[in-house]
Amino acid sequence: MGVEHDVPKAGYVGRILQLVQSALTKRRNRNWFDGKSARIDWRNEALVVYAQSPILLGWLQKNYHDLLWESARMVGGPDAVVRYEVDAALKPEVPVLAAPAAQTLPVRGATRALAPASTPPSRSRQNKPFELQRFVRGPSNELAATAVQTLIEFPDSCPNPMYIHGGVGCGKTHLLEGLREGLGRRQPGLQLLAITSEEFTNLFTQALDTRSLPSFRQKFRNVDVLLVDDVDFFDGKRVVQEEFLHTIKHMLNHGRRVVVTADRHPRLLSRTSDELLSLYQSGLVCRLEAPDATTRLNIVKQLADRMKLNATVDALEYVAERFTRNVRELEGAVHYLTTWQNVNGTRVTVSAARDALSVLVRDCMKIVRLADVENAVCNLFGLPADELRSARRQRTVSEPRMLAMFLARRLTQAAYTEIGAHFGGRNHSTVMSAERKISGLMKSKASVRIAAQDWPVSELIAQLEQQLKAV
Ligand SMILES: Nc1ncnc2c1ncn2[C@@H]1O[C@H](COP(=O)(O)OP(=O)(O)OP(=O)(O)O)[C@@H](O)[C@H]1O
Repeated sequence: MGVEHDVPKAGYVGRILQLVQSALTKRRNRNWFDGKSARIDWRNEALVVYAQSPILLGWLQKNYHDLLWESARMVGGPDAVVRYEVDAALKPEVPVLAAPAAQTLPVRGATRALAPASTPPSRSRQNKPFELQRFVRGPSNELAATAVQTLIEFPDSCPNPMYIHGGVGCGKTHLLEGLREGLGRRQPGLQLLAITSEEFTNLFTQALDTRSLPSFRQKFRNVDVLLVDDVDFFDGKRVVQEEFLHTIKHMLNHGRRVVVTADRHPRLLSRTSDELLSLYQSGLVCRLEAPDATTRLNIVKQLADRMKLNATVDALEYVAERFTRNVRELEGAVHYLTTWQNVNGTRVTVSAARDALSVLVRDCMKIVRLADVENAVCNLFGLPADELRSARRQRTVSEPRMLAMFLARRLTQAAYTEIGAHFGGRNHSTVMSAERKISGLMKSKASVRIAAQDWPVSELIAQLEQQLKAV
């Protein structure tokens, strides 16, 4: 991308917006950056992106950073950077949906009535990407989706805290943002704070640096509902964990709500304090699985409808069959086909879909290496790699080593001898015996111990596989 030398500074925002939106027209939802959910500005040689919550900002950063950065550099020159800031004023106007009857949400030790039924949903709501209406339900996400909906409608019947976990792109942020939007709509006066764990950590560090812990604590502990995305980020960060633990305890003691998301079950956060783990587990823990075949097809149909993709049913079925790991992949495929349709001006048939998507299908085949398996296992068990490769035979080392060998057989192309050599110069029969042993443990529904807790071997394998196969 070349630099545009002729744009006066005052016109930077408009030009960047044009570039971003023209790309989004083809690839993603063009309603982003429309000044309602998110907006952009140009300040001090930087493109500043604003959104209504840190979670949304994190999502924008994850999904659009490259596009924003490229556009900023093209208009503002090669040194342009992108910054992300929260602007609470961006909170969209959300009308109140019909409530069955006045419900109550515990607030500050008392209860506060929910808003009664009034106006129907307006058109302004129809393009909110994370609203719960757009969340396609199926066996893979039913429990979590129902829990979130119930928390909006019948908060008294919901366990507190709520912990939603699942792999990459399975809908955690969607549910959390949908919850925030739904609660805000039902109770406009409710103090809601939605934040990522990284943002919490940054603010905490800043507060330590500037000796302003009391105001930091007041900010978090005075809200009615705290929504925190990606709490796995706290794993291994002892000091901020301690602070978060006290934040949650304080909130629960005062009858306030806490909902968090993470990429794994609390028991797999091996470097998180027992006290915080047991707090997470004291409420409702629910898992989002990768979507099953029927849910994938329903998501593809919904996406096609929304993006005005004119495709045959078997073309849509092809997409749902080929992209199986998470919803983000499905979105990518439908965006791709929509672009193909716009370029070619014809309906997408199954053979066109097969041809057009062949590159994407290839790119989605993630290659797992022995080092990836080693990292994932060491991370989970809190072991250094040289210990895993060592001659030690204690269970705390031998079980993770066997798991690593088993996963290496399942997910990599490596032969028994290569795997044995990688994990401490062992011979091929050791790897074969590890494979047999782990299969046996899975069949007998046995558990292994991680951070003083028992974990069923088959769930552990499923979790690690999901993590290793994620792009
Ligand atoms: N069940 C679903 N129905 C419709 N859209 C979905 C569903 N699940 C996920 N999505 C969409 O898939 C995309 C990825 O979802 P999301 O960002 O919520 O994933 P995530 O679990 O938070 O991933 P990560 O761990 O990478 O942050 C989003 O655009 C979201 O709207």
